[in-house]
Amino acid sequence: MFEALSGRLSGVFDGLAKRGALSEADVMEAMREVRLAMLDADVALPVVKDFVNKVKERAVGAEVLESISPGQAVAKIVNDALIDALGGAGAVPLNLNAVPPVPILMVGLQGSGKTTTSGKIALRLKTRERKKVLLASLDTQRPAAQLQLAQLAEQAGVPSLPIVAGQTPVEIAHRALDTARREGFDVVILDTAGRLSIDEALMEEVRQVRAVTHPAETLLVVDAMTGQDAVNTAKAFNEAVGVTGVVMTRMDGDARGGAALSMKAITGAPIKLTGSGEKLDALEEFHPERVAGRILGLGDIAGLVEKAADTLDHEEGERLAKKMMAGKFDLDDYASQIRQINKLGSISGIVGMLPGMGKLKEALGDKDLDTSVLKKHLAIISSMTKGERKKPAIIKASRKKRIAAGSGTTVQEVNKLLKQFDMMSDMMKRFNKLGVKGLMRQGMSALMPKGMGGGPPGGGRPFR
Ligand SMILES: Nc1nc2c(ncn2[C@@H]2O[C@H](COP(=O)(O)OP(=O)(O)OP(=O)(O)O)[C@@H](O)[C@H]2O)c(=O)[nH]1
Repeated sequence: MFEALSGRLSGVFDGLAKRGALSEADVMEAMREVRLAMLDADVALPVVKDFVNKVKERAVGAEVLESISPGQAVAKIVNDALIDALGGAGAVPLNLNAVPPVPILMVGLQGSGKTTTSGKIALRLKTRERKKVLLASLDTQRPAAQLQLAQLAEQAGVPSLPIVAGQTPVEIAHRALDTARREGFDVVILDTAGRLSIDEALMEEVRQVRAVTHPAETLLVVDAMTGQDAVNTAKAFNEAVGVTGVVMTRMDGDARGGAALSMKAITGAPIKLTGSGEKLDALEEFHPERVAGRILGLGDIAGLVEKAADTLDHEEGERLAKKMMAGKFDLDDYASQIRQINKLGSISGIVGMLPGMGKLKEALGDKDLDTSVLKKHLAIISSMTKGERKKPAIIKASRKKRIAAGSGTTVQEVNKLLKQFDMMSDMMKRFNKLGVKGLMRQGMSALMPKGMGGGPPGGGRPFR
């Protein structure tokens, strides 16, 4: 999701970061591009207008334009505005604050994923919150829907209300609550009937069920792939019956993301959960700040820092950082760094969390930098002599063959490692010359040898 928007916004901020100084006209031009990118991503026009105006207002002041790295400062303003548009910082949890059994009413159009989502929520509450959940289908329009929910309940390992033919939705709702009270359930999920489009009969049915069940949550399920239709549906539902939260399904199939970005502003209802697949565990909490980070190619720095704090050896990290700063980093240090990285788990996972890391990988000519490559690097380094590890330049062709044989790799792989290490050393030398301030001004691209392309958006530094 958001791939296209993310690609275009990263491009805009790359451009800003490379400039160093920024004028008001530069910001205006960038905002024109942001506006087009958002419209192409199918974000509702009033939302785009409001978004761009807010960013412009905050970004053209002297405080931003004359700051040490205006590109980053503007990117931060955009990041904050994206978080706002997506609903504000932090996930909005399901409200289960009521006397049990707590009713959750599921509403939405036919085929939006309502029944599947009911099963997903039941499984989540059961496994994560140890709640005793009862699933009940109120869909009397389509008898097969009641069977479908019963099957999903079985998959989730959660009981479902026995099907009794001929009852109205209100009667089923009463029976569900009575059963839940009698049998000590914590939560009852009531899955209502869908319709092909919004009609008064559907809304009336939902109102009646609501009146007799007083749900703690009325969750509207919408299909992200329907774009602005999902937003219009949500607006209509909210006005007619009142919605406490939105579950957006099929996020896995929607590359544009316009519905998610328009939902809060247009309907006032927060997105609480998202579905990203047909399986019952494909349900996630919606964290606006994480989604904004992904849209801007900033990765999930907060998540990475949390993980690193738990796993890394800080003294070793500091020792390596000092050697790097002093330009004395050698292959032994590189090996130690690989061991630290390995502790963090999968490399692709880490790379996904790092801002602009994709570009650095490209610049290093290693698109498939992964754990197996790093393991090979470790094997190659340990086949070298101490002298070679301190000063790789002394390694001759005949030694490369022996090192390759000793590490079970090829001469090409040894050469590639040496070339990458050279490049890293070169980047460190540039960094030492530039200093932190210089780097902030010029961005990551200043570290790369000529012709190696630009750095990540916002100069590659997390700005939160
Ligand atoms: N890819 C993907 N498919 C989903 C997701 N959520 C639901 N589906 C699929 O969408 C189809 C329709 O889902 P249902 O749960 O039956 O939809 P519904 O809203 O209950 O439909 P009615 O009962 O007819 O009102 C099913 O094939 C689901 O497996 C999702 O997040 N991603």
